[in-house]
Amino acid sequence: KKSQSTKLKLPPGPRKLPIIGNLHNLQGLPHRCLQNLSKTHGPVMQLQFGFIPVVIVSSNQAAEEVLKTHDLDCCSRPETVASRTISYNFKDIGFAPYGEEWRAMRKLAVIELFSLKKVNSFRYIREEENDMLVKKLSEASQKQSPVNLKKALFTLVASIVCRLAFGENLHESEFINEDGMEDLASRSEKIQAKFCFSDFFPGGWILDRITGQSKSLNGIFEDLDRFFNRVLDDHLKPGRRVLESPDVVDVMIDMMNKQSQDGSFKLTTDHIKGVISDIFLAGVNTSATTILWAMTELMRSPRIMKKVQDEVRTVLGENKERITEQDLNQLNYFKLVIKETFRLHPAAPLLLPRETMSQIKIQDYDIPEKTQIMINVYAIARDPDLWENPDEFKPERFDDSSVDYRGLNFELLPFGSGRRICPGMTMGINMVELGLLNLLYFFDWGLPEGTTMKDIDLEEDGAIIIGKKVSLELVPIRRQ
Ligand code: HEM
Repeated sequence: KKSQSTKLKLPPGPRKLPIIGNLHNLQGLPHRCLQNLSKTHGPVMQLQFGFIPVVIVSSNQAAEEVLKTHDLDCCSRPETVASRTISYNFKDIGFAPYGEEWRAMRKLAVIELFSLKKVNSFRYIREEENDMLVKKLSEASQKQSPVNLKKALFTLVASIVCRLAFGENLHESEFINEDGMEDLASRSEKIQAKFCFSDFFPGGWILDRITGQSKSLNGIFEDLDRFFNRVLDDHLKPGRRVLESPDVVDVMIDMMNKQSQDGSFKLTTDHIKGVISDIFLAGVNTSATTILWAMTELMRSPRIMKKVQDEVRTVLGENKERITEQDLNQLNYFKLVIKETFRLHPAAPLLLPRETMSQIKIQDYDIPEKTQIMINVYAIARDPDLWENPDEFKPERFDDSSVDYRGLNFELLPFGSGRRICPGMTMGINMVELGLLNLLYFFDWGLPEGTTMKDIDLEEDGAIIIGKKVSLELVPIRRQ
């Protein structure tokens, strides 16, 4: 291997240790630690995690080369024990390697499951769930009691996603409630974060057995699988009444029943569970976390909070009883606040890892086949060469700027770009916009007694999806 790689011009990187490679360099949250390393080794840097070569990209130009010029060569996903488990052996969209099955599933998602038409047809669910949150916050306002905003926003998004994807109303469901949902989401997160020796070292499965890693991974997965089975059984019950707008599981079951026998791709119940699992992992925490970060930054900056609330209340008028998604069309500064939140706090700061399917060149370096590529969109969005005072929350930086976050501008990529771009982007943006608008229109926000603005920190936590470590406790004050 070594003699082959000496002929190639490989990217620079920190010194590797025998066997573990650069695993010892990963201390703290990976996106931050890789951002620091790239300051020394450059925007295209190679590390070795155990025996696995990984290239980290931290500039917009290099990201464009990966995600645009070489999109097809780089759009597979590396296989890990955890991703194989949680995706039902890669029967999903997010972790499946590139191939016919992934293409069929992705097409299904984009055209049927998360299409604009589908997202629009479920507008009433988003509006109803937001109304419910406003009601709860109004009650807290009357009592002047603080609210755990992390929990409240998680419940909001989880309720929307559950109704839309599984037809399950969290407030009335017989088999899952809000706490159960939170528990399941944290379990899925835990599976993703599982370190398995076999991902990095040949024969590592022996260590996984000895250390109990395999057992604990399977234990968490069994709980998730039990829930997914209940969702499926519920949908397969004879005589089930499908509502006017069938949910994601209804659509997939219908397709499974109608598919012809001769096609090469067969939709199975494992595919349905794989997609449910994706929705769990990718759909809930991402949107809830983004709204929480927006509120955190606004609380830390009273000038911006006032400016955005003035806009929202002037444009929408004083006496609205209910916010609808049409109200979003008229707001300008509000949208800049969201854009700035996506810049400073991308929910998946390293996107999902990709894997090269052939040898390519990035910034004149040779990247061999089967190399993992991680795009550090967090580092790019804070690159001082691209952004003035990059760590400052300043929505005005986007005044008169055409830079957007939908995958065409490589300096701002919270949803990724190219063939693997987030297929739930429209749904995610809608949930974030409507959620934040309700919080800003109906309420002023105060701090609990004994705390000051300085107590609001920006500490992060998580595995692939990075959120705010400590919740935000605020007192809602309902506007009369
Ligand atoms: C604010 C909300 C959201 C953010 C910031 C977000 C972000 C992302 C990112 C960064 C990726 C990886 C893209 C890449 O590898 O290049 C991704 C993939 C994905 N997201 Fe989202 N997402 C959000 C909401 C959603 C929602 C609501 C759903 C579905 C209900 C969803 C479903 C998916 C799926 C299935 C993938 C895998 C795509 C593939 O590998 O082909 N996401 N998302």
